[in-house]
Amino acid sequence: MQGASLTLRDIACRRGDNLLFRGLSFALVGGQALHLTGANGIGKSSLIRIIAGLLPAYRGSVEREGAVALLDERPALDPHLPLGRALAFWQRLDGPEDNQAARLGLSDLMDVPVRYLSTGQKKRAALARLIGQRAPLWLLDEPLNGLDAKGVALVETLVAEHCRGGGICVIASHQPISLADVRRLAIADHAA
Ligand SMILES: Nc1ncnc2c1ncn2[C@@H]1O[C@H](COP(=O)(O)OP(=O)(O)OP(=O)(O)O)[C@@H](O)[C@H]1O
Repeated sequence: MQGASLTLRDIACRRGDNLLFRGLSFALVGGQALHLTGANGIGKSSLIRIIAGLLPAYRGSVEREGAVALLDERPALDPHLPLGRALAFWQRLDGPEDNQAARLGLSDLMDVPVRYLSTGQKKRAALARLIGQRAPLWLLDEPLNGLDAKGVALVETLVAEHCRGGGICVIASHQPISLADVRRLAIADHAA
């Protein structure tokens, strides 16, 4: 994960007719995590999508070094396949990296169709895919939604481990997340 970096300069975001925020800049290098905070509708998901390259910024630039893995509310897992086969599809593309399914509490769910998984189980499955990608830059949009207390603690541990390994993590969440040395950015401070 050497050389991972993420730099945003003077980003403005417009959705429809509304300018949501402007003048937003930050720089992260390997080992750092940033928590994007703010109320519903402030623009956290929009910023994550701008960083991922899925939404053009209205103004400003995003520079990324290193591959990106995005976790949001849409797990990219075929709802009709049993979980094991849905994850195997990605392992064929991402490589046979250990996706830590057992640690994520997924071992007994491998024969269950993805569409039957509970909200928290789907989130855990999406985390397995994220880990399997081995991308240095993690973009996590509301990663704690639907998780129980153990699941929340596990995400905190996974993020800490990812950063210790030289990765970068940007977390959009209106929930508190307990991480040592996490930087915080309140999008409201940049509201247009
Ligand atoms: N395609 C779109 N066209 C117009 N407006 C949009 C579009 N997508 C999102 N918005 C608006 O942009 C604003 C920011 O949405 P966004 O999802 O980024 O907020 P958020 O901070 O992630 O909210 P939440 O905490 O509820 O997930 C909202 O007012 C939303 O209605």
